[in-house]
Parts: sequence; structure tokens; C-alpha cells
Amino acid sequence: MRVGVLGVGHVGLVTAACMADFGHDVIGYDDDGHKIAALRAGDMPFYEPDLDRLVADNVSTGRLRFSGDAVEALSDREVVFICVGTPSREDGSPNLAYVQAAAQAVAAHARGPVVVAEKSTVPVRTGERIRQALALESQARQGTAHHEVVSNPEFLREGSAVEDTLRPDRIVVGADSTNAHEVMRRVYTPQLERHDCPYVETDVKTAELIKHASNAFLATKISFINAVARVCELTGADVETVADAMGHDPRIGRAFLNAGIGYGGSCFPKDVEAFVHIAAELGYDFGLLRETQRINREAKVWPVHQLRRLLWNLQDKEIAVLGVAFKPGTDDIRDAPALDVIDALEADGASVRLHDPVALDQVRGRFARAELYEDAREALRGAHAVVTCTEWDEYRKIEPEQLAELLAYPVVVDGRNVWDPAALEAANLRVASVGTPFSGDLGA
Ligand SMILES: NC(=O)c1ccc[n+]([C@@H]2O[C@H](COP(=O)([O-])OP(=O)(O)OC[C@H]3O[C@@H](n4cnc5c(N)ncnc54)[C@H](O)[C@@H]3O)[C@@H](O)[C@H]2O)c1
Ligand SMILES: O=c1ccn([C@@H]2O[C@H](COP(=O)(O)OP(=O)(O)O[C@H]3O[C@H](CO)[C@@H](O)[C@H](O)[C@H]3O)[C@@H](O)[C@H]2O)c(=O)[nH]1
Repeated sequence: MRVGVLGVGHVGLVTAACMADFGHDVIGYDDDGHKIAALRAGDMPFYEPDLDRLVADNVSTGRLRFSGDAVEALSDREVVFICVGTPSREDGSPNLAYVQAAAQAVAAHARGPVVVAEKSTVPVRTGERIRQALALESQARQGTAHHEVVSNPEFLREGSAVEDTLRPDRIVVGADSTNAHEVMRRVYTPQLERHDCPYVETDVKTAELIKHASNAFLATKISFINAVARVCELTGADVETVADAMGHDPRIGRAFLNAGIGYGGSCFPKDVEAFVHIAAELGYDFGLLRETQRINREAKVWPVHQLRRLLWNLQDKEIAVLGVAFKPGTDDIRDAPALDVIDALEADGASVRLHDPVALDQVRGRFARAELYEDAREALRGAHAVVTCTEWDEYRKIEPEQLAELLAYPVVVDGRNVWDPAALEAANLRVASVGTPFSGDLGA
């Protein structure tokens, strides 16, 4: 099938490469000329495991092309996936102007019948707006092409985006006509032949809601365990054992019960906020999600409270921060909890020594004083304390004895529970791990 992908960012580029891999003829279009030029030159605009190989393989077969020319990219496509950003506005509502612009571009350039699939995460009833935008633009241009709108939410995670897209847990397609469902079935048949998974067919609004409900539920699961972590710290219980034992119950499951310094990234913070917002607009106060957000804000200030407890004033203290990406496996720093931690440390007058294995380029020049280190051990050497903000595997390889040797003061604030607190204490370190009893002075 002839597939167009409008917006080749984290979702669009993976979608385009995977659709081509399933045998479709795919054009990825973006209005960011630099991105298109880079992709045509074989460069990846961001780090995502296995994506470079998948793109290169499919470009070499001719099934995948990139274009900055909307006419070339959109005129003859049977399906166009809208994969543009839907960032938060100041008031928390999602900015859907890029989605509208994308719909207008399709209406302006499509010469034949086209199914417009919203893959961007959007609030319920956005499909109706897309339909309206298509109709207005089409009428203004006296276009005759027939458009249908479907919702096809994306559930990939950064860091495992290729794997998640090639072998998803489920595919959700919301459409309001039999024809649109049939077209989407044809799109996904090659994929389902390779990897069978539940294929949920529903109406557009239900599909839109499935996405917001899924992200909000996962974010709530994280906030739940972070709240349990606070109680563990107050009682001397151990949150990881609590989570493991809870997770044995298949009704609960162990996934997304890792306590830490909160959820970040380009999705959960924005999507929870958008869901609260759309619910309120529709007349429902989603208080549960507002509490999820409050607990997440509290989780992000936890490291700085622990440093103040263990070091007293942070003015002129050298703090090694390990990890700035919002999670391991990506160089994405959008809404990363580490950014809040570093901003708070700098506001307290501390000097930050920052390491991340892949994301340092994303933060160059962003902070007032933070020094960037390519080598984690160099960041640790002579620091008054270390805070872990991303649980990169390489940090686990740093032995507690080596930590004790490198640090000027023996203070560890383990925001992602990278190390075993007992092993840290055995190396005479003073430790704050999330959801375990605190060691050090002024402990409780
Ligand atoms: N990042 C994820 O892990 C993820 C997962 C699932 C869903 N989503 C959702 O998918 C959407 C896209 O997210 P992303 O992370 O890929 O964003 P992104 O910022 O990485 O990519 C968006 C791309 O769209 C392009 N674009 C914007 N307006 C355009 C226009 N009018 N014409 C052509 N190109 C245009 C931008 O230049 C950019 O390259 C968001 O709604 C997000 O919530 C993201
Ligand atoms: O037990 C956990 C699991 C995750 N996190 C944090 O939660 C955030 C999000 O992690 P993750 O969900 O793995 O990353 P994303 O790539 O943002 O993926 C989420 O957001 C995407 C965009 O909507 C969805 O497609 C995915 O299904 C959904 O998992 C990160 O900051 C993690 O550190 C925790 O704190 N504890």
C-alpha cells in the first residue's frame, strides 16, 4: 500500500521504517528541512536502538523515502499517519495546532481517496476536529478527494520503540466506517502475519480514550508506588520487596512499580495533564489524576530534600548527578526529572557535575553552571555527594567501594535505586535510597 507518514520524529520515523519493513511503499514527510536532509544523508535525528539499521535497510530497498515536499509526499497516498507533536500549552491543554496543520496539508495535496490516521496522542473528539479541518481546507480548494479519519494510537516506548512497533502488545484502530476499518486491516495484515497480537477495532472516540486512559493508568501506578515508598521510608519497610510481592499477583503485575524520582518524558506528564484538562472541559473533575501529578512533583524534589538532610547547606557543594535522560535507552530529556533536580541544586548554590552516556549533547548550555562529564567516574571524583537520576546499566557496574573511594564525602542519594543500599552501607556510605530506611545523621 502507499503510506504517508506526516512528521518523522520519535513516533513517525519508527512508524515509517516499520511500515516499509512490512512491505508498504512509504514516504516520510516533515516540514523540518534539516531533519529531512539529515535522514536523506543517512543520519538519525535522535538515538533509538536498532532504528538506524531498519531505516537504512528499507531505504536501500526503495520502500522508504523521505521528502520535505508536501506535494510529492501526500498526493497519492492511500493512508497518511499524522505523527506530529501535541505539546502542552501553558494551561495544560494540548496544543493541537500541528495536528490541524497536518490535516490541512493532507486536504491540500491528496488527489485521491485517503484515510487519515491520527497516531499523535490527542484528546477524545479530536477526530471530529480533524474531519472539520479536512472538510474546510478541501472546500476552500474545491478539492474532490474523499477523506476518512481513523484513530490509531501509538503505544511504543522510547528506547524500545522498534521492538514495540514490530511486536506490539495490541493494535487499536478506531474508525466510524466499514471502509476505513478495511483499509486499516490491509495496512496491518502483513504485520499481524509476522507477529500476531490483539487487534482492537472500535469507534474513533473510544480509540482516542484508550490512549489517554492507558498512559494515565501507568502514570498512576508509578505515583502509587512512589507514595508507598514514602510510607516505607517512614516505617523502615522496603519498597522493592513490597513491589515484588504485589507484582506476583497477576491482577497487579510487577511492571511500572519501580519507585524513583518520578515519571518524565514527552508523554506521561503531558498526557496526564491533557486528560485532566479534557475531562474538566467535559464536566468531570479527574481528582485521582491530579493526585497522581502531585505525588510526581513530590518525587522530583525528593533527591534535593535528601541532600539537604545529609549535607545541610548545598551552597558550594559539588554534586555528581548521574543520568539526565528521562529513562535509560534514550537521549531524550523532554520533561526529564533530572532537569528539575539540577535546577533545584543550582538554585541552592550547588555545583553540578553531570554525566550521561548519551544525552549530554541535549543539555549543553542549558544550565547556569553544570559541568558535563563524558566519564561517570570523573564526575564522581571529589564530589560531595552523588545523585542518580537515570538507571543506566553502566552505573550498576560502579562498585560501592569505588564510589566511597571517588567521592569526597561518603554521601549517596540513589534516586533510581541503582545500587543495593546494604552494599552501599557496608562500604561506609551514608545512603538515601527511594523507599528504604535512611542511613546517616538526622536519619528519620
Ligand atoms: N515519543 C513517544 O514515545 C511517543 C509514543 C507514543 C505517542 N507519542 C505521541 O506521538 C506524537 C509525536 O510525538 P514525537 O515524540 O514523535 O514528537 P517529535 O517532536 O519527535 O516529532 C514530531 C515531528 O513532527 C514534525 N511536524 C510538526 N508539525 C508538522 C507539520 N505541520 N508538517 C510536517 N511535519 C510536522 C516535527 O518537525 C517533528 O519532526 C505526540 O502526540 C506524542 O504524544 C509519542
Ligand atoms: O516503574 C516505573 C516505570 C517507569 N518510570 C518512569 O516513567 C517514565 C516513562 O517511562 P516509559 O513508559 O518507559 O517511557 P515512554 O517512552 O515515555 O513511554 C510511555 O509513553 C509513551 C507515549 O505515549 C507510550 O506510548 C508508552 O506506552 C508509555 O510507556 C520514565 O521517566 C520512567 O523513568 C518509573 O518511574 N517507574
